[in-house]
Amino acid sequence: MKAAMLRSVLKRSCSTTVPSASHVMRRGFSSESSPERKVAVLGAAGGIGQPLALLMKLNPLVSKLSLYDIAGTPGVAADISHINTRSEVAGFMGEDQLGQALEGSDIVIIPAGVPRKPGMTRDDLFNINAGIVKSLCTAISKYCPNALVNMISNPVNSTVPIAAEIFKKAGTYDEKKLFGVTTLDVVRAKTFYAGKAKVNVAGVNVPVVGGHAGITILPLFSQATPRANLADEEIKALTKRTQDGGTEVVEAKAGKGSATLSMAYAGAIFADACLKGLNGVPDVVECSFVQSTVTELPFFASKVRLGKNGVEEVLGLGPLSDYEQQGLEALKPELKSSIEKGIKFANQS
Ligand SMILES: NC(=O)C1=CN([C@@H]2O[C@H](COP(=O)(O)OP(=O)(O)OC[C@H]3O[C@@H](n4cnc5c(N)ncnc54)[C@H](O)[C@@H]3O)[C@@H](O)[C@H]2O)C=CC1
Ligand SMILES: O=C([O-])CC(=O)C(=O)O
Repeated sequence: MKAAMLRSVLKRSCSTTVPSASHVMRRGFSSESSPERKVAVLGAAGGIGQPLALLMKLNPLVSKLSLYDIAGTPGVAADISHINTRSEVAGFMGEDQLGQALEGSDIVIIPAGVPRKPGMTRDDLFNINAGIVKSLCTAISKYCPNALVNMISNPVNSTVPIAAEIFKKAGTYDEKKLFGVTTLDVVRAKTFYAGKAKVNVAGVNVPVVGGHAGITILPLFSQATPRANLADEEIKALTKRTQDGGTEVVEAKAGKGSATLSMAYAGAIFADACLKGLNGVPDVVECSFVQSTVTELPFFASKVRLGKNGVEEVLGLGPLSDYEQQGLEALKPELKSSIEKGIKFANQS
């Protein structure tokens, strides 16, 4: 799988600028035209980590791929390192190798932590994952304080505020460089909308705003393109399915974890957008859960323009339908309390 195939994979879902195949080949495989970029994946031996590491190995914008986990990384790294693409792969295992894994990273992607089982909410993961995220972010502030951080570990509505507080305490916080990865919500909204509207999914765009849990996930189908005349009941059903997408997978996996493959795809799309932004590609826009003034809440997911320093601009919500406006008001109390829970944890422990 070389650049042309990767490009077609990325083009299917990405709302970002997608260069031509020859451009990707030039930018991706020539170290003269494409800058050196180190990407670290923390939790790289896990259900998301492994396919995500594979997809990052296929990304020609990556020159070094650093795979870290508390167990299992030597095997994953050896396996992936045989793939004949640009990046050099190194595996790191255990806390004493975390510094080496992180040093020099441009982007750190974090899918470390426990996943849900049926009957659990994402918030039920807080007790274990908050501590994991805290220790990983403490190391990031020490070893690669300028890296863009792509937070996948749940509950994202709390883990992103935890990361922000840890970075603040270390004096390294830059709000432009911290992202909660909500791309899977966008991927799902696009897929479900295309199915209902009977349009080609490759051309669909749907912004998803708010947060990443239940009703805090707010897809804006009134802004979906191409436009389709869906009935109110159909929009409600699409909204509910997008909000419950994670639970749909958790139940189907029946105790064997949550979304891993679609999440790896979404994580790779988002990291690719960050890399393009760092490399100066113009008009790279993705939805992400970031520090925000779009609402009164300190963190909020909306469209974000990515640039050489991370967030270049947090874009507004645009016109909302009455239904979306109600959804926005309804999500605020839950999102606020999840954000506050994260901030409190980081400052207590
Ligand atoms: N943001 C999103 O849209 C999504 C987030 N998730 C979340 O991603 C997380 C990971 O999910 P899976 O990969 O399915 O779980 P998994 O259990 O398959 O893998 C997690 C990996 O993290 C590793 N790990 C645990 N503690 C660590 C530490 N201190 N440092 C480094 N690695 C550590 C484990 O060894 C394991 O390999 C979960 O919290 C899940 O809820 C899952 C799907 C979508
Ligand atoms: O539902 C979960 O626990 C995992 C997740 O965040 C998702 O699939 O959106």
